[in-house]
Amino acid sequence: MGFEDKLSVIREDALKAEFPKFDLVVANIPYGISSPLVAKLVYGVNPFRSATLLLQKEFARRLLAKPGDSEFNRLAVNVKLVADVEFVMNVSKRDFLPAPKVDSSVVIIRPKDQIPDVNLDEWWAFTKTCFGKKNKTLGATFKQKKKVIELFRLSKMASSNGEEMNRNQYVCADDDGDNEESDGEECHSSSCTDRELLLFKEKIIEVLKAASFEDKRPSKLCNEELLYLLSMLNQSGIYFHELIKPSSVDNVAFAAAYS
Ligand SMILES: C[S@@+](CC[C@H](N)C(=O)[O-])C[C@H]1O[C@@H](n2cnc3c(N)ncnc32)[C@H](O)[C@@H]1O
Repeated sequence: MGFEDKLSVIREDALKAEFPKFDLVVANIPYGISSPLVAKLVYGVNPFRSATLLLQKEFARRLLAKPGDSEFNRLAVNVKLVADVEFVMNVSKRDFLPAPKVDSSVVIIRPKDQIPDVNLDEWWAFTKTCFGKKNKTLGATFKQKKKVIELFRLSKMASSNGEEMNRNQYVCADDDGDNEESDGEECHSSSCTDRELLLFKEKIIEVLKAASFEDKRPSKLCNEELLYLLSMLNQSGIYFHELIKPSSVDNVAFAAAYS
């Protein structure tokens, strides 16, 4: 009694609701929205202190995973960029009545005081490329014909400050070999030649080699190494996102990508 003015209940979808200012989160969340909800919290506008969450055990292990662990993935990398995650305890399914099918863990997520000075759109697009096949070497990932063409287009757009270009200008040739040059690439566009693509691919490989990343696998790299590689690529004019805007933590694109 007497606490009515101190409590307001918001009955909305947690992924869609605009959160009011908050300091602490303590929640037994629906496990099905763990990824987008964690992303919404850590990349949201609220500078909160901590979030104590009950999560499905496997999801908690992925959040807590370190480079080299089999569970290490893009989610862990992106969350670690902006927050620290601490394991608190496991909770057995037998501790619930009725017992659910899965075990759980409690973790505490604390936003970092300082986050690296990196463009977040660029970072998310970069980690998406690297962790698309997290156990492939970076050399193999970045030499893929479609990836080279995609990065060539994005880099051109980024360096011309987001100047609109027709996405269909760069078309990857069929793999029938008939129309391919020695590099196996063809670009059906008046503004993109095979030679340009070849030079661009060589530039990517040069950066990977110079920084000794060609034979490395993303699943074994820490955030500092990934940030270093991204800055080296960017310095060479290789970009992963078409519009290079100033960094901003007020960004729901990441949450959307995980929903
Ligand atoms: C794991 S239960 C926890 C219930 C209660 N907080 C507890 O600890 O016993 C998760 C609750 O979140 C609700 N829920 C599911 N999806 C949601 C969403 N998108 N936004 C907000 N709540 C949601 C479910 O209806 C369910 O009541």
